Amino acid sequence: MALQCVLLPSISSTSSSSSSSSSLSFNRFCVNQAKPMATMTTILSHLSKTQTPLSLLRITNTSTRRNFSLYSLPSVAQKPYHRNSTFQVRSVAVPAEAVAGFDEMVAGTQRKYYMLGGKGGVGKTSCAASLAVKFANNGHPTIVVSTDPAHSLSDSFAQDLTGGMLVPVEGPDSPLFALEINPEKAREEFRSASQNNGGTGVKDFMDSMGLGMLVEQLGELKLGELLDTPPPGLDEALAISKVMQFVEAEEYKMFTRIIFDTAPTGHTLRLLSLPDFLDASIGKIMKLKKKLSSATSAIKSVFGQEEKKDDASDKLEKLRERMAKVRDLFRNAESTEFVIVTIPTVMAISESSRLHSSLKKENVPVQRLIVNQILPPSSSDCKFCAMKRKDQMRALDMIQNDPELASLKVIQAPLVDVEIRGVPALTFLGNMVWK
Ligand SMILES: Nc1ncnc2c1ncn2[C@@H]1O[C@H](COP(=O)(O)OP(=O)(O)OP(=O)(O)O)[C@@H](O)[C@H]1O
Repeated sequence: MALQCVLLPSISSTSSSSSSSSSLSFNRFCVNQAKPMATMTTILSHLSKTQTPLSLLRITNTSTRRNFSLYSLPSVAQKPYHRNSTFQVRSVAVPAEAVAGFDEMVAGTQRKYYMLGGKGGVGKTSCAASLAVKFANNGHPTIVVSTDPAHSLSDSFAQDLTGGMLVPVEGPDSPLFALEINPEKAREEFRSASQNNGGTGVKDFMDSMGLGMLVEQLGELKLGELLDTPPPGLDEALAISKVMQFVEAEEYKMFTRIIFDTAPTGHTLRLLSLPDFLDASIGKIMKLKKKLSSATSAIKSVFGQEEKKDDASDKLEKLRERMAKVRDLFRNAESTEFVIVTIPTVMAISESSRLHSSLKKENVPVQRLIVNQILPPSSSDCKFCAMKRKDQMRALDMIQNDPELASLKVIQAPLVDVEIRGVPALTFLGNMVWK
């Protein structure tokens, strides 16, 4: 009978009222290769007795070679392994070095904003919602907002969040509120208010004075047009600025973590270039309007007409200010971080690389890259999964060699075998991802 012996770690903890310490020792284990299942059971029972986290081990089992090997040296600060916890068993999928630096994210009571973004469908919402739950479970009153027009935050929390109001989420230790904001509705509200005030008021007036030609010649008074066909990115920027407005109000001061589940990559990039676009176009319009209104007020005073307040201009000016605020928020490294979410495929990683390059150009602070839906090593039992995992590992290697991504903290998030829906599932995911 073939026997192969390995050393397995065990952690023993001692604690007193003032301190606690853990020590690491190794036990010699002989594996009966003819009875791998019995051996696994023995090892599991050893680990549960010695409180050693399963994530310390990679246990591979291929048809040609059965091999139980040490995965990495443990961190002695790990929490004890609980025998009946299925979460612990699944955490085998997460390599021990996949550390997000959550300690740093959770530290401090000053308000921080996290924006999670990436390609459609990679798991932005699940990661954003799990981060929100984790912050709330670690003492931060938290708000999580989706500005993605294709919302899935309601599905993620298994709660209706579509009412345009903050909804309390049941379960976490500290207050957690969630909201899906409808970007198109935000634009509609803005547009109808502007239209009621006559986006082309100056032109109408000039027409009535027989001076419409002048306006047409100037040809750049595209105020109404700007509101009718908004530039790409405006919807989401309006939604974010709306959220900013209310979270800055006194009654929301208590919330120390604000998380945005943003729209897919393209929208985010357009949103970032929007404030400059608006600065340029609104700036031009405002200049023209000023010139025109001084000309028209002279005419008005001659004809004794009362001057109408041009609310459309005010609206545009306010819009410009709000967009500048969103731009500043995105660029403030003290308070904000953009977390890129991706999956281990060549296409998604290439897109993440481009996204990071664009974010860098816009001076948006990025430190972390989540690679979501990584197949666990145990999936090598199935041929299809083994091929898929190999592919995923190749894609992960790409990150190390990508000039845009190599500098980021890479967080590996496993593909889990349950649907991530509701607070318990999000807590489970959050405990694996945000470490
Ligand atoms: N690590 C994971 N393991 C298993 N399922 C996952 C994981 N991450 C996400 N999912 C599932 O994948 C689906 C898409 O996830 P999610 O809605 O979070 O993605 P998204 O990037 O926000 O999508 P969209 O761009 O459409 O808003 C959901 O059904 C979610 O439960």
